[in-house]
Amino acid sequence: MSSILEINNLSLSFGGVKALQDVSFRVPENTVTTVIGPNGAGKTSLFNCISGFYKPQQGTIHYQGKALAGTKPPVRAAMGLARTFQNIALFRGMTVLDNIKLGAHVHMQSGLLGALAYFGAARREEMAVREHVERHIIDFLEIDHIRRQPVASLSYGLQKRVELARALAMRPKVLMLDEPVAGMNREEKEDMARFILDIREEWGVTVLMVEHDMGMVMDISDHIAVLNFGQVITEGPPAEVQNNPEVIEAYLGTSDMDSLRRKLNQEREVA
Ligand SMILES: Nc1ncnc2c1ncn2[C@@H]1O[C@H](COP(=O)(O)OP(=O)(O)OP(=O)(O)O)[C@@H](O)[C@H]1O
Repeated sequence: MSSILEINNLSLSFGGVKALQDVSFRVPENTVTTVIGPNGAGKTSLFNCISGFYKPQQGTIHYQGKALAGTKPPVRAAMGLARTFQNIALFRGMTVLDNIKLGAHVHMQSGLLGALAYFGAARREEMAVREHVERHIIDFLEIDHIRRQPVASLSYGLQKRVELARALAMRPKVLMLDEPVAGMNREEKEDMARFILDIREEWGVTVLMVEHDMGMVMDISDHIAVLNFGQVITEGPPAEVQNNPEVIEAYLGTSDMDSLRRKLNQEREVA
């Protein structure tokens, strides 16, 4: 299977803190790939390097075979790398629809030259595509009934769904989700898991996710990379990762398989 993202030997430090050390892993195309690891392992730092907010001191990131070094975050977004954030980053006073429209904005040209080249037929075509995409996303995520409501008035689970809608409006090839089910109740988690699987299957989008909910991670991931203290300790399919003693030790502080199973079951029950 070909890789849509390739991370090679990435290192990032903040003063004396080594957030990422020689991190290498692949994101196979059209998979749900998940990065797991204990708090502080470097997962968000890795996301920030991929989306261009942090500049690693060493290493390379290739997206569709192209090196991303020096490419600014908005350009990466326009190239098809969209993301959501650990803490919801929406415009709370604006309506759901306006927030989604902002996502589509990454495809609009900016600057005088861009604007000059961008009116007439091309602009009309872009607007038609945007409207079509927005309609499709609203139907797909079942948020038609709230499209005129301000985001601040919505439940947490719905706000997370609107954030997902905005990221989809960027027409991504890789959708990066930072803790998509954190803080959700069981029903909201199940909805989100179903949407993520459909985004991969029906939309052909590769999903790269950071998530702590192990039940969900094991259920919907095709491929998992495990970070610990800024290093990848293993990567592979869920069944393999789940049985790796080093992972169990790092992630749960025990290499006892029975307690891992108990913990996974408990999480499923609580969820
Ligand atoms: N902007 C920053 N300035 C200084 N240190 C940082 C910064 N961002 C991250 N770090 C440090 O880098 C290390 C990795 O943090 P990171 O947030 O990437 O971990 P994480 O795996 O996402 O954790 P969590 O699961 O708690 O979100 C931590 O020691 C953290 O304190």
